[in-house]
Amino acid sequence: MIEVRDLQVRYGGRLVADVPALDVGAGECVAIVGESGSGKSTTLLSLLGLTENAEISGHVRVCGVDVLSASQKALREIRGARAALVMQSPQAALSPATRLGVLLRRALKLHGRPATDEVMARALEAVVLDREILRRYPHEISGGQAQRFAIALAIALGAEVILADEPTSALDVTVQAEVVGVLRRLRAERGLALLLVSHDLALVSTIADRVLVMKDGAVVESGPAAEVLAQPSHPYTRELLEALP
Ligand SMILES: Nc1ncnc2c1ncn2[C@@H]1O[C@H](COP(=O)(O)OP(=O)(O)OP(=O)(O)O)[C@@H](O)[C@H]1O
Repeated sequence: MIEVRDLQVRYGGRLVADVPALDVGAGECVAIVGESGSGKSTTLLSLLGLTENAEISGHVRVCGVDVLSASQKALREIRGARAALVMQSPQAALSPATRLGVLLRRALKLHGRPATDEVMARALEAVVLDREILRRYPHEISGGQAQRFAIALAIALGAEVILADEPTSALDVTVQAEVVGVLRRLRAERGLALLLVSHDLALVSTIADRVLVMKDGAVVESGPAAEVLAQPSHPYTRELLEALP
């Protein structure tokens, strides 16, 4: 679903992300961890061609599309529909004066998907949200509900890949667990590929199969999550683990 080789992203000549290899298959979850400014978000955004003003080189394939050479039209076709981005505070991206039901229907139409009650009901069911939420405005829902709604939107649009940037860091611990539970179930039941950016190693240990540790734009360590987190080989990973509460 995601295949990255020798990806380098520069802003104004400065190398901010250097990722030799990153693969996420159907039903897998890979997490990119590292402190603030290490290049995690830049890596994620570059996979959908969303890094403005950046100089990018390497090979990136997402859902079979060669992202770095694709036309804007081809990118628009995978973005949102086949590969969905879930951000830290999705409420900010939702139009404040539009009820969620209208928003969901519009998104489905925009992507040429059937905007039926059944499609919407199934997507909400998958993220354990009551249908009643469709009557609400974005400011009338909680952070956890907004996050689950963003995931429901991705599912209704038929997403095969979810790219999530700190999807639970704005949420309290119990709500975090709910959102993580939803993501885990979607992986298992629908074979969704999940690329997660997080500074939260406790979260990563509960969901990721593999981990990439980034520092100052470079991947300093990568491997199966259980191994990297149990026996980190790089001092920086050990530091991150020691910083856990
Ligand atoms: N549009 C941009 N123009 C110039 N520099 C940028 C731009 N976006 C990011 N950077 C720089 O790239 C580097 C990596 O930033 P990035 O946001 O990818 O890090 P991060 O690990 O995701 O951090 P955080 O966890 O704080 O989001 C930083 O030094 C940042 O200042």
